Amino acid sequence: MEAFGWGSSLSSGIVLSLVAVVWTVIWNNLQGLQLQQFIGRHLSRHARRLAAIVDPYLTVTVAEYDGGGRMRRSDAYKEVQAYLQGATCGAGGGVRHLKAETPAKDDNPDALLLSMGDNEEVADEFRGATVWWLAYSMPPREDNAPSYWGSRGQRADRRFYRLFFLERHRDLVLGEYLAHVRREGRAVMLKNRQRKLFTNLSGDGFNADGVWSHVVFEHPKTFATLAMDPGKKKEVMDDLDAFRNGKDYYARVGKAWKRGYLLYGPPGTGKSTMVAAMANHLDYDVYDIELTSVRTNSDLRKLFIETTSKSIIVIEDIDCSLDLTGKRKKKKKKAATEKDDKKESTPDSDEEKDKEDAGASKVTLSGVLNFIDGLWSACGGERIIVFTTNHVEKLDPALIRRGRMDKHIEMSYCCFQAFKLLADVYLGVDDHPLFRAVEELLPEADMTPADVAENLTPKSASDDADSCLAELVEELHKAKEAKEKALLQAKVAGKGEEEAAADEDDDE
Ligand SMILES: Nc1ncnc2c1ncn2[C@@H]1O[C@H](COP(=O)(O)OP(=O)(O)OP(=O)(O)O)[C@@H](O)[C@H]1O
Ligand SMILES: [Mg+2]
Repeated sequence: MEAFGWGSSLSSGIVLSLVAVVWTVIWNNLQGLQLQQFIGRHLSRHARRLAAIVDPYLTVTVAEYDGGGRMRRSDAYKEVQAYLQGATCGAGGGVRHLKAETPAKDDNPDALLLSMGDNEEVADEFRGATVWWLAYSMPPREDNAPSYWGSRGQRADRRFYRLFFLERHRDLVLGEYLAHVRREGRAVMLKNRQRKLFTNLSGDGFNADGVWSHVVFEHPKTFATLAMDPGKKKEVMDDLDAFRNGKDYYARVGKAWKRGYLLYGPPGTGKSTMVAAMANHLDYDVYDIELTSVRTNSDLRKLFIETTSKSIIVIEDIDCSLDLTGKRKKKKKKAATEKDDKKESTPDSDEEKDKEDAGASKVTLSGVLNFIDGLWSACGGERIIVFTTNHVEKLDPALIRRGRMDKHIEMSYCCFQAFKLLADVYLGVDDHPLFRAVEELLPEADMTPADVAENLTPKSASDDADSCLAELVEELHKAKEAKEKALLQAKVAGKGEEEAAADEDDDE
C-alpha cells in the first residue's frame, strides 16, 4: 500500500511538473496582457485542482442572504465583502473586473461600493497559508415554486463568496482566519460608514418610522480644535481611549460596557462642542434626547432600547429639562414661550396650560435613573451617556453619583493655554506682543471660550491678527471691569443684608 501511495504521489508530481513546464512555455509565448491574464487565471485554477490530488482543497461558502426564511442580508457576507475590498480594489488589488453598486442608504452619496466581479478570484495570505476567494452568482430561479431563498432571492441573482484552502490549513482557517476576516471586515465597514445624529424631536412626539429620526453627523469639531486646559483634555481623551479598548476589562470585572460623563460649566464653555469632539474621536453615532418631547418613562425606555452600540447618548441641559421633584419645566420651547408672552396671560389660560403640560410629559427623575440603570445592565455594550448642565449644584446627587455619571468634567472660563489654541486655530498665530496682556487679563475677566473665539474671528477683509487681538484685549478689559463691579455690588448687598439682620437682632 505504501509503495502504491508513493507511486501515486510520484506520478502526480510528474504530471504537475509537466503542467508547470507547458504552462511556462505557453505563458512566455502569449502576446496581449488581457489574454495572458485570462488564461493565467484559468490555468492557476486548474493547477490548483490538479494540486488538490495530493493536498485536497476545502471550501467555505458565504451566501448573501441568510436562510431560514429570514431573508436578511447576511452579516458575514457584508463583512467578507468589506474585507475583500482592500484586497481587490485597493492599491495592491489583483482583480481587474470589479462590480460597482450604490452603497446602503445614508452612506456617502458620492461613493460607489466596489467589490469583486463575478468569477473573479483573489489570493490572500494568513500566517504563511495561502487561501483563495472566488466571487460568483447564480441567476434567479425560473420556477415560481416557493424556495429557500424567498421572494427577494428569486428576483435577484444569488451571490456568494467561496473560500478555497488546503486541507492542512483547516484548523488555521476555520479556527482563526475566518474570525480574522469578519473582524477586519467589520473594522472596514465601521471606517466607511457615515455617522448619524439621531433625535427624538418630531413635533408630535414620536416619528412615523420609529422613535428616532436622523441626519448625517458632520460636526467639524475635534479635540485638536477644542480649547481647554491641555492636561484636562488629555485626561478626557485617555479616558475615552481606555473605554473604547476596554471590552475585555469590562467583561473581566463584570461591568456593563458603558460610561457616563457629566459636563458642567457656564454657557459657552464648550460642553456641546466637547460632545461632538468625543463622537469624532471615537467614531460613534450621537443620540440627542430632548427630554421635553418624551411623554412618559416608558417612552424614554423605548428610546434607549432603540439605540445602537458605539454611540453617545446625550441629554443636554438636564437641569432645565427635568425638575428634581419629577415635574417638568418648559425650557426649549422658546418660540412658543415668546409667542405666549405676547398674549395676555389670564389665570384661566395658565391653569389650562399647566393641565396640558401635565398630560404632555410625565418623565420623572426616577424614570431617568431607572432608564440609566436599565440601560447600563440590559443593553449590549459600547455606549456612552453624557449629561450637560450649567448648574451642577442643582442636580440630585443620585443622578450624578459615580456608577451613573462616572466622570465629571468641568468646562470652565478660557485659560491662557486654551486662548493660545484658539489664536492658532482662528488667526494662525502662535505668539504675538499682545499675548502678555491677554495672559494677565484672562484670569481676572471670566471670558468663555465662545466669547474669545468670537473676538478672534475677523469681521471684515481688513481685519488681521493685530486688530483681532487688540479687540480681544479691549473686551477683556471691559469684562474685567464688569466682573469687579458685580463683585462690589454683591459685597454691598451682602453687607446690607448683614446689617439688616443685625438690626433685627437688636430690636429683639
Ligand atoms: N472650548 C471651546 N473650544 C473651542 N470652541 C469653543 C469652546 N467653547 C465654545 N466654543 C465655541 O462657542 C460655541 C458655543 O459653544 P457650546 O455650544 O459648545 O457651549 P456650551 O457650553 O454647550 O453652552 P450652553 O451651556 O449654552 O449649551 C461653539 O460653536 C464653539 O465654536
Ligand atoms: Mg450646549
